[in-house]
Order: sequence, then C-alpha cells, then structure tokens
Amino acid sequence: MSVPTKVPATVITGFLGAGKTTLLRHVLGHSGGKRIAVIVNEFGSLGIDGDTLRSCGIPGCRDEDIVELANGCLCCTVADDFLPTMEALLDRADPPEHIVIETSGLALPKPLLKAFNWPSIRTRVTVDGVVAVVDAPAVSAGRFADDPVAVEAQRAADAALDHDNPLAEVFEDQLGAADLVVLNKCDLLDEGALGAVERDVSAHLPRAVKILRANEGRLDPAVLLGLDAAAEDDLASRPSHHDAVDGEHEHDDFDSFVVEIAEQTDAEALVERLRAVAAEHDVLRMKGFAALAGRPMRLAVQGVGDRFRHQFDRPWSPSETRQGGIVVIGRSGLDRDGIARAIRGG
Ligand SMILES: Nc1nc2c(ncn2[C@@H]2O[C@H](COP(=O)(O)OP(=O)(O)OP(=O)(O)O)[C@@H](O)[C@H]2O)c(=O)[nH]1
Repeated sequence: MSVPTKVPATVITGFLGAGKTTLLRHVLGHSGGKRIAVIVNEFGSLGIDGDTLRSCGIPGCRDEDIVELANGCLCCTVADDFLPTMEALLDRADPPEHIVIETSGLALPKPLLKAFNWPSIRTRVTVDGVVAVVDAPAVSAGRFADDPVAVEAQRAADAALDHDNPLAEVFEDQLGAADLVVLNKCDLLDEGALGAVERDVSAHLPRAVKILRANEGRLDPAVLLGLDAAAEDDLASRPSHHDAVDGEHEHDDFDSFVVEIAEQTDAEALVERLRAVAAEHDVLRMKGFAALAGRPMRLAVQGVGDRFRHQFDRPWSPSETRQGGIVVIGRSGLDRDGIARAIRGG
C-alpha cells in the first residue's frame, strides 16, 4: 500500500508591515494554476489582509480558498481556530495542493509549528518551510535593536533578560524559525545599507539560512514553495525566547485598536493626519479604509511607521455602510483617545 503524501504548508512570518501579504499576492498571481489555499491571520477585526488578497483579481483564485482567522494571534489560538480550519481544508472534496499560512506580524512561529504535530493533522500535512519576510529599512533604522545600556541596567534585576525592546524578541523568534529569509523593500535602501542589514540579519540566524533580496515580494514562487524542510520534525534547531516556558507568552507589550472614521472629503488630508499621528505616537502599523464623499470606490490606506500608501481598492457594495476604519498597532500604552481624535481631525 502506498503511503499517502502529505500536503505541503508554507508559513509566512515577519514583523508588522514587512510585506507578507504583498509577497503572498505575488505568489498567488504566479503559481501556474496550482491549487493554493491561504490562511491569513491578522491583528484587528477589519479583515484588511483577506480583502487585499480577495481583491487580487487573479483568475482561479477563489474566495473560499482564502480563510481569515482574525480572532487574535494564531500562535495563541492554535487549538480553537487553526486546527479546525486545517482539518476543514484537508477534508475538502478537492483539497489544496499547497497551503500558505500568513501569520500576524506579532505572532511567534514556533507554537504554530508545534501544532503540525497534533494527531489530527500530523499524518496529512507537513511544513514545507517557514519564510521570514524582513522589512529591510526597518532593520536599517534600528527598529529591532536593543539599547545596550538599558539591557545591562535591567539585567541587574533579571539575569535571564535578553532584550529591552519587545520588537527585538519577536524579530529573533521569527528569524529563529526561518528556512528562508526574504529581505523586502530593498528599493528603499542603497547597496551599503543593504549589506549592513544582511550582516545584521545573518547575526540573528541560528543556522545557515539563505537570504534573498526582494522588492514587493517579487520572487519566483518555485523558490518560496518547495523548500521541503519538514520543519515540524526539526523544532529543536529553531530557538524561541519562550522555549523555557513551553511556548507560553503574552502580547501585552503591544496594543491594537480600531478607529472608526466618517466619510472624508480629502484623501491626502486624511493620509497626512495618519502620517503625523504615526510619527508623534510612534505607531508601528496602521491599515484600513475610508469612504470619500462623491466617490463610489473605497480608499485603502496602509502605513508602516510613518511611511504610507493609499489607493482605491474596490467599489463600496450597496449593502455596506460607508463607514471607514483604521487599525492602529503600537507598543502598549498608546494614547487611544488622543490618536482617535487626531485621526478624525477633531
Ligand atoms: N517601498 C516598498 N513598499 C512595500 C514593499 N513591499 C510591501 N510594501 C508596502 O508595505 C506596506 C505593508 O505591506 P503588507 O504586505 O501589507 O505587509 P504585511 O507584512 O502583510 O503587514 P501585516 O500583515 O500588517 O503585518 C504596504 O503599503 C505595501 O505596499 C517593497 O518592497 N517596497
């Protein structure tokens, strides 16, 4: 009797706004007709990533192939959300040939990798590889760096302390799990800065892992899918800061909320307000959409730090209220009321 082959699954990790959804869109658009199912997990209940992927307009990319898990961070909701979703995909009459899982930017990959050893899916699916998408300009700007003086001072109280910057921990955990690193947004750095980022990233990698440079995640899907790593059998070589506490961790270093916004009159003015808020409050990520007076199309807005992009993504459907919303994610302690007021321009 032949051994049934397992469905390969690729985990895409990477910090908030690194370019995971952008890379995934590229993969779906260049997959050569392969039946790919996507599980996308994000912070915030607006479902922006799912929308972005569904509106890709790629022939053969069906709505039911994109499953959103918006209920908190995947790494913390494995049993409740992830496993039933995987089982449902695998039980389909036409199961996917490949499954791609985009984790939220704050998720730690290791608890998710462990879930692939659960009896209900272990014999049916394997982790083909973990792809870590890295925001090259954010690394270059020191987003994930510690303040060595602060670490030393805090270590005096807690000998086990590794970092004073919670972003550094998430970044290291994500790189620690990687089978391939994609250095994204290379268009925003010169050669010298890119070389420095490569050295910095290499220094954080626990094993020899290939680093590829990319713009807008434009890499051949054959390179990204097909790593054949069986990562679930190789957990020991993927260190996590939370190994000691059996994967337990909290996300209380970070804060996320949604600001609802009424119809706007001027797209540029809205984006300018968002940019000012991001800079003033050190917001890590903003994304959402807005209604513009007299315009049938919805304005989609994406911000990473204080770098913003916006475009009209799709028409408002007649059944929708023309009400916008912006997800705001930052380190904990954000001034929610002040940020909401500033975004609304009140
Ligand atoms: N300049 C530049 N911008 C990019 C590149 N790749 C992605 N972006 C932009 O960066 C922003 C974030 O990209 P996403 O693909 O949504 O990032 P993400 O990692 O999925 O974000 P989260 O799911 O919120 O963590 C968007 O505005 C993208 O258009 C790139 O290579 N260069």
